Amino acid sequence: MSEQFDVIVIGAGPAGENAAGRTAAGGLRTAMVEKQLVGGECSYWGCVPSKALIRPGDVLADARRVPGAAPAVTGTVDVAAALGWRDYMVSSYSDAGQVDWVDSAGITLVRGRGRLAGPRTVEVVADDGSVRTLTASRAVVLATGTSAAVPPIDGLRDARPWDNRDVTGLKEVPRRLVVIGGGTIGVEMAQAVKRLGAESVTVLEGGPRLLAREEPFAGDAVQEAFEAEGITVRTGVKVTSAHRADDGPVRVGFGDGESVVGDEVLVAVGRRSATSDLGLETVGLEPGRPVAVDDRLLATGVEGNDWLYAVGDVNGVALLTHMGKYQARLVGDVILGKDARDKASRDVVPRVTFSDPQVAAVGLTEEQARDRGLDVRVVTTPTGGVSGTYLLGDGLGGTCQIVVDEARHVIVGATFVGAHTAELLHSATIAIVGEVPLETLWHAVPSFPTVSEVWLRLLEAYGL
Ligand SMILES: Cc1cc2nc3c(=O)[nH]c(=O)nc-3n(C[C@H](O)[C@H](O)[C@H](O)COP(=O)(O)OP(=O)(O)OC[C@H]3O[C@@H](n4cnc5c(N)ncnc54)[C@H](O)[C@@H]3O)c2cc1C
Ligand SMILES: NC(=O)c1ccc[n+]([C@@H]2O[C@H](COP(=O)([O-])OP(=O)(O)OC[C@H]3O[C@@H](n4cnc5c(N)ncnc54)[C@H](O)[C@@H]3O)[C@@H](O)[C@H]2O)c1
Repeated sequence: MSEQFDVIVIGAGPAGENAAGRTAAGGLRTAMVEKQLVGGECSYWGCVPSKALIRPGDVLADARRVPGAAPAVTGTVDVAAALGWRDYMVSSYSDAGQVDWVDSAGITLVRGRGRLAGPRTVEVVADDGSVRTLTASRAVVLATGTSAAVPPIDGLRDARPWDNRDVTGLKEVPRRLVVIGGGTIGVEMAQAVKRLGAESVTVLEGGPRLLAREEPFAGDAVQEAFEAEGITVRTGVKVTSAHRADDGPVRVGFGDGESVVGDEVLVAVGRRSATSDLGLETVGLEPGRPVAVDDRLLATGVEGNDWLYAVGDVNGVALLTHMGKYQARLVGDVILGKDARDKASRDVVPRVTFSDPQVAAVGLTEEQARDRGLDVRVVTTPTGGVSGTYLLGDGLGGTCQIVVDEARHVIVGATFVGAHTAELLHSATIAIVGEVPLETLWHAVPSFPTVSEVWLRLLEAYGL
């Protein structure tokens, strides 16, 4: 016997929860299938615990920059308390609170591993092996997210590497940590672990710089800050081997015969879509790959498709919680019959790396804009050049930049590197989405003394 719903969502991470919430609020009978914890990677092994672990070290670094406050910082992070706070922030890895919300939203939660079994049909295998078959009259939404990719490095799997779950869930700070990959996870967690008290942290990045997807000055600024606080950064290196002798440390080989020893090795080289066991082949899609979507989040490549959607990390478009939630709200609207289109996930993605200095960026980098054939002009200003920044403490650096489309006189990309720049980002996102002409932006007056005065400097540098 199959159970009938209007909408079935597979995966209850931030994307799945928001899709299900939207369709249920619109009056559709909605089922949400989850094999592990309602809340997904973000709540328990991603955004939330990583930011909780970053915060104590950040606060101390902030205080050390302020004359008068600095002498009060006489100790180090209390690791046990920091980990306790992390545990609190992840609700001790219990999803009871989120399940209360699911119930209150009128969503039917189906526990187990979901799999497509042909068009509009989902089979769910529970932990006890029992199987339920669900059918959807309107839509199936895939929201199964990703897991950490492990590169084919000789000996790495046998060396028991850490992934994002291990590092965000750490119970003890490793004395020496080696990080493979200098992207967002590698950068954030390298600094967090160092500031929690690790003696040595080494980041091995294959590309030419840290945070390769951002403006070059962003990765360079982070590398400079890392080296100043004793984090070793090696860029442009090929990691060739990893070897752990029994329960001892791991030796990671790289480059031309060099190696570094760590008590743990964190692998942070990107993500793999969770589609290898999702029954994609039953609807003509290839398993193990991201589910490609159009601007209505409909899966492409399925014949006559008007029922299968994919939102969040699983579609590989913009691997960020807020973008998954945005796509989820859109998909809810599309399923409810509205003419909703995704206008942001490819060109106007806001992103923050919560390192110190922070790297906050939205839209296109200069290189991306030029690759698209846009006639752009780029202006920069030092983040430390405004009163709002230098009142935050001594020696704060960083660079802010806007990329201006000269044909339309609007901003298509912005990057803010420095202390506390994350909260500046939404102003740039609004300017880009709203296509606000620079001459109009000139009348958006930033308060004194705030870091937002970098806007004034940027527009002055442009010539206004
Ligand atoms: C360390 C780390 C830090 C991060 N920090 C940030 C940050 O600060 N800001 C930010 O925006 N993003 C951050 N991210 C990215 C963010 O976590 C993801 O973009 C987000 O979790 C994606 O949401 P999702 O719902 O698409 O997938 P997920 O959160 O991965 O959820 C997918 C859910 O589907 C379930 N599932 C999978 N397969 C099945 C199946 N077959 N049947 C049933 N259930 C299934 C999983 O158990 C999971 O609960 C971070 C990621 C990591 C790893
Ligand atoms: N603050 C945030 O919003 C936040 C924080 C963490 C993660 N995330 C999301 O999670 C995603 C995954 O993060 P990630 O750091 O795993 O991936 P990433 O794509 O950000 O970075 C991976 C890095 O690993 C490097 N790399 C790849 N193979 C390598 C190898 N064999 N040896 C050495 N370096 C190698 C790449 O050049 C790249 O710089 C991010 O893309 C981001 O969307 C977001």
